[in-house]
Amino acid sequence: MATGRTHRPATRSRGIPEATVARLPLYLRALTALSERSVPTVSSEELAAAAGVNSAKLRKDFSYLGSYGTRGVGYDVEYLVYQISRELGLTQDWPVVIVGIGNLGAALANYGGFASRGFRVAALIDADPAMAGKPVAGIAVQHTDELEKIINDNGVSIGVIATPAGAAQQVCDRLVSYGVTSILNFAPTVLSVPEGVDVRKVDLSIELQILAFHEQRKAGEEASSQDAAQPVAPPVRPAPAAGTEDGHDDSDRKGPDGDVPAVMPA
Ligand SMILES: NC(=O)c1ccc[n+]([C@@H]2O[C@H](COP(=O)([O-])OP(=O)(O)OC[C@H]3O[C@@H](n4cnc5c(N)ncnc54)[C@H](O)[C@@H]3O)[C@@H](O)[C@H]2O)c1
Repeated sequence: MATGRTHRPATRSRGIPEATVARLPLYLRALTALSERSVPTVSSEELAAAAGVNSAKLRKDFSYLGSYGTRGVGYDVEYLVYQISRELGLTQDWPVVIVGIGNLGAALANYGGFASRGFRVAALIDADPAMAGKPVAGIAVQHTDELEKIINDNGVSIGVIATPAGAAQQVCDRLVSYGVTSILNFAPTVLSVPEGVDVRKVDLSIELQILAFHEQRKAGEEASSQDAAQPVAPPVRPAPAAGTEDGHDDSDRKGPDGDVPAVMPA
């Protein structure tokens, strides 16, 4: 059995570093998968690998929760699920509103993962009067005029913004003025909020751009290692073509598949 089951005062959670908080959902996801397979205990190494985290970091993170595991046995899976859920505030129900029920808002509303993690979709809100009353994921869309009442009636503290970027700040201001203190923003814009309001931003295109950067770097490294591996004769340049800046024809600037890349790896 895991040790460290002491119930620490709730106030200590404020002492948990933000980076640890950001890893807790990763541990929880890995632990939930183990729990679903009825695995009773897990070592820090196994759990770290499943969560994609370094095991020393995991042990340090868990020490903030007062969870130390037992030498030779590891951590009690069910208890850690409970402990992390409690730390993340997931042992209570969190009503959320989603504002902007277009392609993305509807997809989010249909995502079953919210409810299974304790996030109840209290309302779907859209500014388009034609959307009002239309069912999305079994919930009738409501007009933005209803926002204040919905937030008050349901005690909503988390709002999800899936409107076009141009409307996001105004939607954010309204949510905040009605008492929402946490915002998950999908719109590609930076929101300004007063102190005490937390904003998390999700932007898949930024993630893709970061992957593109790494892909580009990998392609560059591969090309230079190939160059280093096989000494080749200096490239034969075609005769200078008229009409190019340096008299150089760009037709030799092909990528691996013969495409002309926008930026050739150095
Ligand atoms: N973060 C991501 O990874 C990601 C991915 C896809 C889309 N997006 C962004 O999500 C947003 C929505 O994209 P989409 O494809 O669903 O667009 P969409 O045009 O299909 O839907 C937008 C919805 O917002 C509603 N709306 C507009 N102004 C509003 C307001 N003031 N209050 C309430 N509702 C309002 C519209 O009536 C519409 O139903 C865009 O900003 C888009 O750039 C982000």
